[in-house]
Amino acid sequence: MSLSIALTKGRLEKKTVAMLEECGYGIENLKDKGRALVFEDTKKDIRYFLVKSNDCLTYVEHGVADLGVVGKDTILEGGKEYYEMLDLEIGKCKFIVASLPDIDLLNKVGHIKIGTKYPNVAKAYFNAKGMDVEIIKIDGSVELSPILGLCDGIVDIMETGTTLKENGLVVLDDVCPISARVIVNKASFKLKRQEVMDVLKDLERMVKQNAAAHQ
Ligand SMILES: Nc1ncnc2c1ncn2[C@@H]1O[C@H](COP(=O)(O)OP(=O)(O)OP(=O)(O)O)[C@@H](O)[C@H]1O
Ligand SMILES: O=P(O)(O)OC[C@H]1O[C@H](OP(=O)(O)OP(=O)(O)O)[C@H](O)[C@@H]1O
Repeated sequence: MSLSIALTKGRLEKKTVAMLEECGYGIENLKDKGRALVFEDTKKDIRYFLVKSNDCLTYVEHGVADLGVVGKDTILEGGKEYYEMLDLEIGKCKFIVASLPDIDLLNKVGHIKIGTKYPNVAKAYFNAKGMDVEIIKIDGSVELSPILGLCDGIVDIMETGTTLKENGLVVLDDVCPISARVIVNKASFKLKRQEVMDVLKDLERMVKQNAAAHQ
């Protein structure tokens, strides 16, 4: 296979596969996949594999995948040994700071505790504010952590805002927007430049087409 592409499974999967289909790629097997994790394109010389978001960075960094599709949240939290080439403008959400309504978290003097799945992002945010922060790593259902008294607030992803609302938390600040990005292995960008550029151009065309359709 000339190119390998690591796709983040889960929330980004369906939209990414739809974009590849719009590009005219042969991804029928990815649409009807069962429990399989590796797929060959039926039209192009491309192999796809489905991985967890953090592993997408790892496979691309190690050159096992030439390209990867992964959320900006994972990029901001994880390693940097790849090129970030294209915003696919899917999987849109944002990083927010939230807490219970009665806590004036961002004006609190002294030590605060923050629960999050994204310790590096959270630390950078509060350090930039010069606040004395302790980060507590949580693996899921982050909204529970201030309710149960584990921490004073959270840094997490918000999409519709439903999870925060239904758990009585309020947004105190937006940290930054998030969307899915295409990342490229550094060596692949040199050694397989033409093939990599062809995929990037196809996807970029779809991004523009989708943006025009939504205007
Ligand atoms: N509401 C949302 N919550 C979380 N991620 C979202 C949301 N909307 C879009 N995303 C994007 O989808 C990516 C994959 O999220 P997903 O929840 O499928 O996997 P995960 O973060 O590895 O969690 P899990 O352990 O539940 O599988 C995220 O990294 C983010 O870029
Ligand atoms: O604003 P909303 O549309 O409600 O979406 C945001 C929620 O989705 C994510 O959690 P996820 O569903 O991935 O589960 P998790 O708690 O296991 O990470 C995120 O961590 C929020 O909890």
